Amino acid sequence: MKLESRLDETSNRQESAALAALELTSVSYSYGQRKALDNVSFSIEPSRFTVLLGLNGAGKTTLFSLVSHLFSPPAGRIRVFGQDIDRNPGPALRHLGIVFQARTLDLDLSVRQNLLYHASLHGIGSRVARQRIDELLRSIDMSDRIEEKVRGLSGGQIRRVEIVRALLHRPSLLLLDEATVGLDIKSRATILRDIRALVEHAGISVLWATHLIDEVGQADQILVLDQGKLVADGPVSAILAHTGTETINQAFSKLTGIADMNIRGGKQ
Ligand SMILES: Nc1ncnc2c1ncn2[C@@H]1O[C@H](COP(=O)(O)OP(=O)(O)OP(=O)(O)O)[C@@H](O)[C@H]1O
Repeated sequence: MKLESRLDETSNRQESAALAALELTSVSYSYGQRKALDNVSFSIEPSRFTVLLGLNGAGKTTLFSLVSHLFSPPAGRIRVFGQDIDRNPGPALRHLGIVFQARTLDLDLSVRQNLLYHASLHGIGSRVARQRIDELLRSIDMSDRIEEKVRGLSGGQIRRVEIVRALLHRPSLLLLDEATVGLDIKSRATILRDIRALVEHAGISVLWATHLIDEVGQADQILVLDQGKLVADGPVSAILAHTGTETINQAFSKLTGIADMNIRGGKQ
């Protein structure tokens, strides 16, 4: 797939190169009495693949909901390429592409209808939208499925259409929440490879939330979230050195105080 080759004209990314892609400062969030995020601060450099690693319930989806302005944090500040998500939601959200954990395509509409609808929500004119949809689908070898109802696609194909949808407005920062959940090993590898290529070749910044340790690459930046608290932030090599461990699996166990997990995150 050559998604990256379709995306390198974006003006968003050029103007944003010098700013942090995402910056959280002292962000907390509670559901009633339950604290889901506790004083979380970090900054993501542009054009990096950053893994947000945490077990189920660690707070990853809550963090994505705050960054995408679905909720407002009662405490703290969130900036996307320098734009405060609360004060300037429009400019901040224009930088963002999001693939949520839950499937959100309309199963009874075709691939093209779903994508055109999303493009119109972003104010992309029909001619440009059709052109981008054609190019992006071609790049993932799905041109022949464009008129098909989403209901007829496999889980992996639906995920890839959702990624195309998130890229239509040419965001600078792509958030993916457990994007490979429920997919077979081949689909997982393809999606991960394609997203990494977007970072490498098109300069997109990616925040990849997962509980699967084997999705972390040796050159990645990682943020480890444990019960709402950020317990590690940095390149894999620095986290291994800091924890005195040899593998990210061991480091994760040490940081979160859980017994050793199997490499596919068997304990959740
Ligand atoms: N709508 C809600 N109402 C009450 N508590 C919630 C709600 N959503 C999440 N929580 C709680 O907040 C905490 C963080 O949940 P969150 O969904 O953000 O974690 P997560 O890391 O995304 O986990 P998962 O991968 O299972 O979705 C958990 O304790 C969860 O039970």
